[in-house]
Amino acid sequence: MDLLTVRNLGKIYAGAVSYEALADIDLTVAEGEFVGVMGPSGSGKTTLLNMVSTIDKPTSGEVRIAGQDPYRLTYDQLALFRRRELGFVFQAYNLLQTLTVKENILLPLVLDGVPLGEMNRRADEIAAKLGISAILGKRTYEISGGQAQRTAIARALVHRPKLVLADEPTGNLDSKAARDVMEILEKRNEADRTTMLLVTHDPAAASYCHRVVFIKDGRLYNEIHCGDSRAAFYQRIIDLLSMMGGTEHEFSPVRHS
Ligand SMILES: Nc1ncnc2c1ncn2[C@@H]1O[C@H](COP(=O)(O)OP(=O)(O)OP(=O)(O)O)[C@@H](O)[C@H]1O
Repeated sequence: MDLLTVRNLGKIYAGAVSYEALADIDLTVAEGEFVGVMGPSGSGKTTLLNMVSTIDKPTSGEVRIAGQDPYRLTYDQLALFRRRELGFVFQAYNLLQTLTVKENILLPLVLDGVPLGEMNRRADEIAAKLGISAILGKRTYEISGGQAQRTAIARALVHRPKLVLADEPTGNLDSKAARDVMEILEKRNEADRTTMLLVTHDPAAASYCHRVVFIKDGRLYNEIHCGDSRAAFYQRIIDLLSMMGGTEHEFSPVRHS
């Protein structure tokens, strides 16, 4: 079953000079699929993610998630839809500094009125899966970047969303922490069949995906599927990126040794 369908999507940013950031984007993501989005800087990756996550409105076209068009929902329905069906992981973590790690993880459940016992059970369970049980009582300024990203992932997954949207989730991390984060996402995708859409510059991170779509100048350029070998997939990703003509720096701010 398809979990996400994007049809004919376009985005024009209005301004003194209007700018067409996306045009004619068609994309279908099956339930349980792990899809990467890559492309040169400024090609429209974050714009696409923002349209899917309902952070910003498309100028044209349609988005459907789990059979629903989020742009046809009322303000209140949309808030509920985002809270229940979507999980967000961003490079900047967006954790609340005044709260502990556990309180940050619990936020989506608090907002949804889940009973206290159930909240604690779910927070403990997801923290154990992500290896952050020992830091649940810490404030977020007392933890490392990798721990902060795990906390953000725990918060994105604790309410068991149908679709997780991640924008450069490894962007601020060293290669070991980046690998850990990708392994965590891969494991959650495999174990819970959570559908994931991941924007990344990093070929090593993208190689964890089942499929990578490439965007250039706001349009879909190509897509490749992971075969049996992740190492071979990684090489094909690099080859495609260099075919697209970006510099190494543009595509790969994170180096993996
Ligand atoms: N709010 C905005 N108003 C006007 N133009 C914008 C706005 N947001 C993005 N753009 C432009 O739209 C294009 C696509 O931006 P977007 O952030 O989606 O690219 P990206 O592929 O995610 O880039 P990067 O890899 O550098 O993060 C860029 O040329 C950008 O300058």
